[in-house]
Amino acid sequence: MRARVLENTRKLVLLMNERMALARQIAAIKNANGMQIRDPEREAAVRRALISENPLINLIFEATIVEQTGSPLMDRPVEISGNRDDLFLVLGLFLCRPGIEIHGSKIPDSFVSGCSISGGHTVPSSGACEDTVDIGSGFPVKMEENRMTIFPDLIRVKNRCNSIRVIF
Ligand SMILES: C=C(O[C@@H]1C=C(C(=O)O)C=C[C@H]1O)C(=O)O
Repeated sequence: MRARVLENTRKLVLLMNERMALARQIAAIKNANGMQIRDPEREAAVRRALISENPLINLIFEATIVEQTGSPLMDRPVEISGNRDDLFLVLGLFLCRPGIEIHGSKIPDSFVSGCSISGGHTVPSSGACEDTVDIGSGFPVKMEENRMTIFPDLIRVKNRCNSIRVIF
């Protein structure tokens, strides 16, 4: 079983490197022709082909696209599909960074995991925070039944604040 999981991991790495190399070649052709690197219609077509219920795959796809423009900043909303636990895991990964404190009550376990993977930590309290993200408000993160949309403003909050209250 371990040999198989290792082999699977090697294939994933090869495929991901191949995908990124292809996308960089396309980006170089676009650059040479004075075209925009990002193409929202094409991205939508790729997302339709992806049809993945695995939010980590969706996240990797979004991350590889952002990587091509050479910008660490998200310039448009990112949509992630998956079940509630997976979405909260990804939200924790996105919203947190080393040293950040997330305050809140009824924090989902999967969010706690995502937050700690990103180097942050959660505080089950209502102490003073620098900003608030209300999950129910629809902005800067919109939670639906099996889908979540993260708007670039969420990343701005994350970069600006060391403590954030999240209303789950
Ligand atoms: C690779 C391309 O460029 C960008 C990257 C994409 C991708 O990684 O799938 C899709 C569309 C573009 O935003 C392309 O236009 O095909």
